[in-house]
Amino acid sequence: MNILDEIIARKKTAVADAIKAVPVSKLEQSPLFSRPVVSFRNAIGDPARKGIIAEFKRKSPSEGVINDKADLLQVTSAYTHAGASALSILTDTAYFGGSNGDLEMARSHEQVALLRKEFIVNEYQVFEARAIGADAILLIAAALTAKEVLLLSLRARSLGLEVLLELHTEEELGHLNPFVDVVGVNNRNLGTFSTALQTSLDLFPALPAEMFKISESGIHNPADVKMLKDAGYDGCLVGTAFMKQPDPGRAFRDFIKQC
Ligand SMILES: O=P(O)(O)OC[C@@H](O)[C@@H](O)c1c[nH]c2ccccc12
Repeated sequence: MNILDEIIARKKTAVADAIKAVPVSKLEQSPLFSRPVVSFRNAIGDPARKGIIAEFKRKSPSEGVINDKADLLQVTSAYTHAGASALSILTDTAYFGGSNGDLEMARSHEQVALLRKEFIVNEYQVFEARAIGADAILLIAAALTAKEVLLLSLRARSLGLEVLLELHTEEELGHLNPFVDVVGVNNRNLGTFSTALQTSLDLFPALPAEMFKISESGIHNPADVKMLKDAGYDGCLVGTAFMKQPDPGRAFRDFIKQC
C-alpha cells in the first residue's frame, strides 16, 4: 500500500465518522452555504494577476513539518494582498496539519477564491466544502475512478462550486468530464513523492486546448514559473517554497514581484 492508498483508506473512515457527527442537513444550515462563490477559474484567467495560487500548508508526508509556527491569517492576508490569484488551504489534519477551521478562518477575512485542498472521496466532503466557505474543490484522478470524478463534479456544480481535477499521467486524462473547470498537472507522484517539472512539460500537449491549466508542486522559484508559463500553463500552485520560510507572506511577496 503506497502513501496515497493509506491516506485514502484513513480518509474514508474519517468521513464515515463525520457523517454520523454532522449530517448533510446540518451542513446546509451553515451561514456560508449560500454565499456567492468567487470563480477560481476566472481568477486564474484574470490577466491583471499572475496566475499564482499560493498554498497554506503546515506539514506534508513528503517534507514532514514545513512550518508549525506560521499564523494562518497573517499568511493568507499577505498572499491575498500581494496578488495571489487564489489560495489553496489544506484541510486534512492527519497528514497535512490543516483543518476545516483553517479554511473558515481564511474565508472570514478574505474575498479571494479559496481552493479546498483535501482528499475528496465522498460527496459529503463537497457539501462540507460549501459549508466552510470554499469556492473550488480538488479532485485527484489517482485517488478516484472516472465515474467517481464525474459524480463528485456534478455534485460540486449543483452546489455552485468549481472543480480542479488533478492529473499526473496521460492515462488519467480519461477522468476529465464537462463539469471540470480547471485541470492541474501534479509534478509530484503521490505514490512515491518524487517531483519533476518535466511531468508538466510532457503532459501539456495532451491537455484539452480550451481549458485553463495549472502546474502543481515542486515549483521553487520565479524561473520555474516562467518556464511553465512559456510552455502554456495559465497558472502555478506553490506551497513549500513559501511555507518553509519563517515569513511565508514575505517570501510570496518577493517571489511574485519577480514573476
Ligand atoms: O508544496 P509544493 O511542492 O509547492 O506543492 C503544492 C501543492 O501542489 C501540493 O501541496 C499538492 C498538490 N496536490 C496535492 C494533493 C493533496 C495534497 C497536497 C497536494
